[in-house]
Amino acid sequence: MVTASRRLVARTRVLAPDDPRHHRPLPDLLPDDAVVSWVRDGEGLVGWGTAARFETTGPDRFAECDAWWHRLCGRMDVDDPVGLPGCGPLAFASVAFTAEPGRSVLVVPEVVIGQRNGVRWVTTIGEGTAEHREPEPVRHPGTVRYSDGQLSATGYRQAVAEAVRRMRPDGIRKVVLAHDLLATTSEPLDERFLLVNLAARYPNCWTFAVDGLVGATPELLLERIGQEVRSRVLAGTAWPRPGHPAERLAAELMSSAKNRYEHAYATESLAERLQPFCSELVLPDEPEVLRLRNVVHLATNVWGKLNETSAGNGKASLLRLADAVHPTAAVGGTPTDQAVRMIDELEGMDRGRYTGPVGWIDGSGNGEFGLALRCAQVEPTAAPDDADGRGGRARLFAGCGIVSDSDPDLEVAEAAAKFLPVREALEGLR
Ligand SMILES: C=C(O[C@@H]1C=C(C(=O)O)C=C[C@H]1O)C(=O)O
Repeated sequence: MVTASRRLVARTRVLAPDDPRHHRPLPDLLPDDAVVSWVRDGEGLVGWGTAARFETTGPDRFAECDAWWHRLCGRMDVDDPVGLPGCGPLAFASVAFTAEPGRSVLVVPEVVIGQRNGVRWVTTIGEGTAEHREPEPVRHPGTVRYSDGQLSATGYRQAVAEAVRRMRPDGIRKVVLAHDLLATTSEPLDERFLLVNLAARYPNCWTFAVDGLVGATPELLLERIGQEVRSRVLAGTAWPRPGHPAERLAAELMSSAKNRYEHAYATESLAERLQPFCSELVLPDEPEVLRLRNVVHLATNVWGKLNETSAGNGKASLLRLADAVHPTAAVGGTPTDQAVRMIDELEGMDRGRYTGPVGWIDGSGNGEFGLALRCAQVEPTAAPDDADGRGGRARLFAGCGIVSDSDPDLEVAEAAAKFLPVREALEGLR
């Protein structure tokens, strides 16, 4: 699906310190109109309105998104005296986990407000008439009820047990299995309610929203700024539970052989696939521990410099790089193809854009893609069983890396800990 055949103008301006939009938190600036977000530690990008959008499915989804974005940028007039990454032409992207099923979406907002290194700017794409919309107050979704999704917790336990049975040292060594949870709300579900609550409780995660997929991910698949690329690979998780108090989790995780090799698969898969594009690629010898409110993870921060062949804009665009590395063993498994087939067979559900790359790209080749984790697909007014027909619906996702010594009961509990960020945001915790 392609829209916007007319020529577009992208205009960026710095917001002056006396502009009322200068100091307010980015998510607070959003009106309720096709919201998009990518915010971490108060900086990033939010946007609204739709200047153009593109949707596709299938094995060539990354390449098709890339080609559409290049064509659109070629038709844009750009007025950008600011010149920071994320200024000028901008698209938010959310790519499906697998070729089929699942839509991949690029959204070019009408208005973007961004902040980087303390500089705040506004970009309008197209007419710019939506720039000064006063945000309507964020609506409370009322009461929340939960029910099984396409794969219940019991079904998930069975899927994990079956995956463990099928693990072989010379075959599948890791597979990431997930399940879903449905939430229905008594009032319409305002995506901004989730964004504001998630950003408050998970400030060091990337709080994202693209076409109704809303979450706060701690995992960065790939960032490209100029010739440099970065990634934050996560795999290996612990969470507070009886006998495992929060203060001991980090040490436990670092000394857990199971979590260390589960992590190594993920790091190796990213590094192997990124290496051909890089003249330098630096990985620390040991992972570190990333502490979040609900869980702790083993984390490896990767840095690389693109080689001459890949560096030019368009040669190895961020979408092309993401195509090359996705799915890493953080969300797929090892070996990749067998693991993806096992996911399809044992989960038996449609992941949609959960565990796919999500983030933004600009017109100069810069961008950031996280992995869409700790998230939900939101339908603001879809609750089928709400008597007044007013309520909303969210489909939450959570999953875990399964290896030969995984315990199905513990994986169910780990997934429950990973549902918490969106559950608590839905329930209004900040
Ligand atoms: C699949 C998810 O998370 C992934 C799986 C992890 C694990 O199994 O330890 C850790 C972080 C993510 O890479 C999820 O949050 O749904």
